[in-house]
Amino acid sequence: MDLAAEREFLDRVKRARAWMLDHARMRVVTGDQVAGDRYTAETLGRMLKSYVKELADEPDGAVFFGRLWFGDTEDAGDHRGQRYYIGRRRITEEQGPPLVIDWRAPVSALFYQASASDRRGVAVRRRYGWTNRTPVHLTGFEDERLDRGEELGTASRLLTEEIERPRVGPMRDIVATIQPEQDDLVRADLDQSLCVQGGPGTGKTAVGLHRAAYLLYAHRRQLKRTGVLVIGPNPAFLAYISAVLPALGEVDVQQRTLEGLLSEKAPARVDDDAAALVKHDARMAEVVRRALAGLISAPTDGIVLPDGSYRLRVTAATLVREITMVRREELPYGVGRERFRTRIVAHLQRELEYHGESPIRKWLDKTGRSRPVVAVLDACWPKVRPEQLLHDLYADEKFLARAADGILTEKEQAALLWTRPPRSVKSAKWTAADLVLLDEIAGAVEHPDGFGHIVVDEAQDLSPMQCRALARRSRHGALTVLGDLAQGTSPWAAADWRAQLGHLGKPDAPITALTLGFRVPAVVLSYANRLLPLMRTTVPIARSVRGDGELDVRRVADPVAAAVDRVRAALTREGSIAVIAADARIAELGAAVLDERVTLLPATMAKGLEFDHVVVVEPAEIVAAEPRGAHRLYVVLTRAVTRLDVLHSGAEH
Ligand SMILES: Nc1ncnc2c1ncn2[C@@H]1O[C@H](COP(=O)(O)OP(=O)(O)OP(=O)(O)O)[C@@H](O)[C@H]1O
Repeated sequence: MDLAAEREFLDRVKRARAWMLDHARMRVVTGDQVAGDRYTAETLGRMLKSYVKELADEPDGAVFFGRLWFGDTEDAGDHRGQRYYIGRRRITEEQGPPLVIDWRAPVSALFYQASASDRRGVAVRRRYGWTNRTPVHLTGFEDERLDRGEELGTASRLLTEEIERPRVGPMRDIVATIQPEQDDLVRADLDQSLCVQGGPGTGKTAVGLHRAAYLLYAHRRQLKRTGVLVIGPNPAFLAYISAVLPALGEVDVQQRTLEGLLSEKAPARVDDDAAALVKHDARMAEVVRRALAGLISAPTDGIVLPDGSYRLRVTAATLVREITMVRREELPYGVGRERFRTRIVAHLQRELEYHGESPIRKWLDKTGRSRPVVAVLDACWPKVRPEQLLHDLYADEKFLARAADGILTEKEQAALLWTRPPRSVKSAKWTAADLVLLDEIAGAVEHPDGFGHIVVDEAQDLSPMQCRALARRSRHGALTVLGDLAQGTSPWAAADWRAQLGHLGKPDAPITALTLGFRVPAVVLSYANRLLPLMRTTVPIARSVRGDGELDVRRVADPVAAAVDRVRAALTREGSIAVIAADARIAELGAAVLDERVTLLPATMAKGLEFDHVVVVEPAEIVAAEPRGAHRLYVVLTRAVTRLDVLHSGAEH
């Protein structure tokens, strides 16, 4: 089939797509009138409207990117002799089989997975090339005759063009060129937690996002109910990746930073290093547990409840026995309190029955809320407000010691204590670590709502306590954990994945390494990889599929003037540009790089981002700025898609 015939088919697909859009729009109009009650009509209307919006928003053109020919052979199974087009979305005409199949459909897996040595019935795989700018045009195709042993792998011209394309605007999807080892991860089962250790630019983020889209396709009903969450390291990163899932037709995924997930409020204060280290330590979970357990106490008196002409009683000894039994169940604190209440009421009920009465439901509710019962509950198993408890731990040395002795050293406890306690709980200023601890307390009181699936990016940087916040939310769902130990920059960065997975509540999740780099050109990656021996972590070393790219390392007298110069040169070429320097140097560079195509980026904000041309100013300052400075520099150097300039005034580089 030649290009002219392909273009003819393309016109037919476009017509079908236009029909689908018209049809969906019509259903929006009639749906409002047809549906039974108002609620159904509104829900249906909303669903249809968002479907129409998705369809209408899609780039008008690249409606398919691949094609499969199945041979007339047995291993083709049900697909024997069939041909399929594969695209971002299924496209159908009014009748008949679909013209284009969704990339997530089972048969589409073969587009990514079939190889000359393991054809699985596929005779020919075709990839299509499209122009970059909208409206897009079909420019050509590339065939692999797997049945004749032809296989391009990463040598594919279209794959190369795709990964070498300048980065303008937000991150794009990679559906057309997902690699087999990436596809294995994308299509893993819903209940399968995964951990992906991948060097810079190996596609971890891309894999995580495509996995979310795949799971929503394969388990839509279940995940619509339970929800899918993507956690990223900072708002700039989230903004960069935010368009990928909508482009794949998935608009219902929450994409958040962990901080944003845990609290609507931003931290109001910054911890000193010593306090932050203790607060993020896994032992704090035990301190919280002990603090809560310490609130539970034995009653001194029993209960006497006047009820009509009776006085119903529960003795103090019975209450003590009940508390002991409930504690043994190890329920969340708040659930335990309710269980204790139910048990007290059950005793009172028995008392009443002893008098020949049979209480009704309303009596049980009323008794549970009666003053004598609530008084015992409040005294022996008091309600907890996380802010109050944390306030008390930081403000009251003795209370903290009761919870933390034997767990935290005296010095560590001292680091937690407030030097100037706030006047009230309300006026307390919480730090980022406090927000995590408040969540730990809230989670120990009552389990939070979870998600059906959580994708966690840059997971190497999470503290044990942050991990626990995600573990709590994935008790009934799986996790996709993505990261690179070499890019760990937080003071509590993980040194090994198995321990990190333990904190995340998925200790047995398999760990897979991705080592093929798609972002950073080989010259740049091997330059950055020279930092690896300076790090305490060992990771599989990534190599780049990209033979292009430029690296320019220069000693200069005035790095700021040199940066201006390099930016001016960069502006003559296509693509995004970033100037990255130690945070303290950013202000000085501010005036130097005023152009909308240029992003001036503090080193601490670079994680997860990518730019065609990166100018790094004074790398030694980036290393010196923080304890894990070498890791930070590794992140910074590996943001470059095509060109990297390194400007330094020091001696050796
Ligand atoms: N199979 C692929 N085909 C085309 N492009 C790809 C492929 N895999 C990854 N890429 C591209 O490579 C770049 C790096 O991918 P991504 O950001 O997902 O990597 P990462 O492993 O998360 O990197 P880092 O750890 O450095 O942040 C992105 O631009 C992505 O679109």
